Amino acid sequence: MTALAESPADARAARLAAAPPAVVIDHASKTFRLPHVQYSTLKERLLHPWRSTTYDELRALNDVDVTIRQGEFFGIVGRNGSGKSTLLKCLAGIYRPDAGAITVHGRLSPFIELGVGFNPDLTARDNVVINAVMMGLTRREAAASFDAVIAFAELEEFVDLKLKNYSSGMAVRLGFATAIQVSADVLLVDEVLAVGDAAFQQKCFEEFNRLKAEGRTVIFVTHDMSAAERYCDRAMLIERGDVQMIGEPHAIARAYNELNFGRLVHEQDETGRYGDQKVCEIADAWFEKDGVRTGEVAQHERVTMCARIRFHEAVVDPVVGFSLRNDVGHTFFVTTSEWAEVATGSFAAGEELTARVAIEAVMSTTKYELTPSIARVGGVDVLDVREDLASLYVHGTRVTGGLVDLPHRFELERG
Ligand SMILES: Nc1ncnc2c1ncn2[C@@H]1O[C@H](COP(=O)(O)OP(=O)(O)OP(=O)(O)O)[C@@H](O)[C@H]1O
Repeated sequence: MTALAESPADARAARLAAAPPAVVIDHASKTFRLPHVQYSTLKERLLHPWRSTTYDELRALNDVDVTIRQGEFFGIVGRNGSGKSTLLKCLAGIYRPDAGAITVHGRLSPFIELGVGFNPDLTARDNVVINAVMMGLTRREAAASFDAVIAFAELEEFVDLKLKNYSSGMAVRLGFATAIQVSADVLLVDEVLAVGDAAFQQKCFEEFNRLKAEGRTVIFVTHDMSAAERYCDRAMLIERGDVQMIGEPHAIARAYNELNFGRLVHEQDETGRYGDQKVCEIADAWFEKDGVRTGEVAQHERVTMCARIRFHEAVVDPVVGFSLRNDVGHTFFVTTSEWAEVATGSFAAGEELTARVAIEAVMSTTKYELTPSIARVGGVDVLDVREDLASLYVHGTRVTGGLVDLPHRFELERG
């Protein structure tokens, strides 16, 4: 009997499942109290000592319960205000949960938000050294790692500039570079990809690969679903402080996109269907990535539009078409087998045909709908059209405001 070979991903999953816990979040909740009356000065408070302050309670985290294993790359995703940063701050010990408990095993290095741990009135040099010492490095170790931090952040020219004069992108680079140089067991990373240019993002990706290879535990907050899918072993989706789902990153990315954009691959919607489907019908349409059905793709990845057609009568060389439209209803790409000069062939009743068109996802980051169609040669006798039968969410880290992100080259010539 031959043993079934285990894939590297399965082997990693099995290793992680057996690893000891790195972080245990045990039914943690956090509520903020928001006062109705705000005293802006002490005088005001003294003048109105009898005025009682009432509070609204905001449940930022509600009974979060998860164990993250040593060596796990764990993603936290959720919409704005869902509680991600509050959870990271609880993990870092900046906030104390008001119910439940959080246990972190080993040394923790937080890269949480601009300014945490940094003093704006000190130079980058002083901030990096002080931060490293606070993280447990000796002064000598801190000084020794300083050059590496500055080189990673590419801020060699700005080491003696006070932090308050840094741009937000520069400060993020410095913060991230400082956080990763401490050989921490658990690294907390909040939205490093949202700020910073493409070159810095690439560097972060390389760093994530290194951290993964070294078996570090990383807890990673992001809005970038392609990064979550690429790096995370598991992810958690939170919405208004509640954990909606913990699981495999593709499923989490899909659930996140559904939260943002509504159902991605929706139920068959009979409105927007044309043709009488007597000769043939479009049975299904979907998107594929690497031969697997998908509802999302990263910008510039290859994705394939697919449709399956079922024939009820004989027909010769029917024309298959696909059109893609964006979230505001602009059709921006249409193709047919006729334009592509592809003869589809002869079909008898009972046969099926699957048509595929591969494209590069150069579109801007939003949701797209696919309308497949089938017609007789010449395209006038429409046999079946099903509008918006499949959906695709294109995600990326760059929002340009353009409809497409065409590959291009910048050239400058002075004078
Ligand atoms: N210090 C605070 N005092 C009062 N309310 C707060 C405080 N910090 C966060 N909140 C509230 O708690 C909720 C969760 O905020 P949090 O910053 O954790 O969300 P987030 O998921 O990180 O959002 P984003 O994606 O916008 O960064 C929000 O409604 C926010 O207004």
